[in-house]
Amino acid sequence: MNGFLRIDLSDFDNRKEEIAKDLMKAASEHGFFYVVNHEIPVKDIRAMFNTSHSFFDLPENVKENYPLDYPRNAGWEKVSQIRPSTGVADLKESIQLSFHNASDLRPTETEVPGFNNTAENFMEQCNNVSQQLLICFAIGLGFPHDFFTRCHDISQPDCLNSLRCMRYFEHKSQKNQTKSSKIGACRVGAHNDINTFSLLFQQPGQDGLEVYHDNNWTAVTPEEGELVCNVGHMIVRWSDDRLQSNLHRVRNPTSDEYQGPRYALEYINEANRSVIIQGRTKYTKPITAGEFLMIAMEKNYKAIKASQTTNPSSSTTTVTSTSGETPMTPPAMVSV
Ligand SMILES: O=C(O)CCC(=O)C(=O)O
Ligand SMILES: [Fe+2]
Repeated sequence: MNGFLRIDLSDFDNRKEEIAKDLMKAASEHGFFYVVNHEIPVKDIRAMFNTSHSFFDLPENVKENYPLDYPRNAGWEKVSQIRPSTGVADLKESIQLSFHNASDLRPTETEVPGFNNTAENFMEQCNNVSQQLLICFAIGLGFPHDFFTRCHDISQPDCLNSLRCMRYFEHKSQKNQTKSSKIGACRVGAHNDINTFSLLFQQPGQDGLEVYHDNNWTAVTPEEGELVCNVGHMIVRWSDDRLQSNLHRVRNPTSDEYQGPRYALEYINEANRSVIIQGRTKYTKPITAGEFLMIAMEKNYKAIKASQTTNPSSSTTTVTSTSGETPMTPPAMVSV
């Protein structure tokens, strides 16, 4: 047991104010917390993991038909998400699913039967949980109750919310490691997220997610059916720094741990592109979510350039957003 709080969503309609209080404490002290008694059944979480396994098991030349399309925030990538903290790519492949205009960037019914139905059902359920958290964030921060839910509206064409399914490579296998994924690198290098918040799902026995807290890397290991939520920079700005976005990473397994592939699911809440993200005391300059992401990308670009100067063996030269911004130079991605 670590210090991360458990946010209990049971009896939501009658307990919003109490949940909002707990949420504010969790999000301002740690920026990471567990969510329990949410309404996503374990069987649906397992079904989403299983269908993502089937997608990743497709031959590479099939997955290549769905290349990550940055402006549409959707598609498949492999070893191309670069973290400025390390200057190297995550040791993983991922497929990102968005709500609008990207059905051509998902496997067909023949390739992975049931994939689209399962994913759509799961994304809707993740969105419902997210909306409850957004209502409580609005209550806790003193905004109108529907303020954040209107800013993260999946019915709008400029919605940036998405589901990212990830498969980290088997640890012993070196064959997937390219020049930009140095052996020994973390599965995911230390970073903060730039979005509003994410819901993270892990499979039992596939640990590795760690948060930097009290000068230590602390494991975040939920029980089956629980999920992990982490706060990102967008809501930190809205909160004028009352909330905290914490540094986290996914470490490689140690020699006595399971060495096989690790799967994870991440439902990313990101404000609709045209929404203004503005605090009330400190960050009063109005900027849109689209501009906010562009600024984050530019910072990352500088961080990567700086890391290349000190680490000439790094082959990372390109930066785009994880959130659908037009890439400066495709094809690699960067997250803070
Ligand atoms: O795989 C995980 O558990 C976390 C991944 C993550 O932090 C990210 O993609 O931003
Ligand atoms: Fe992250």
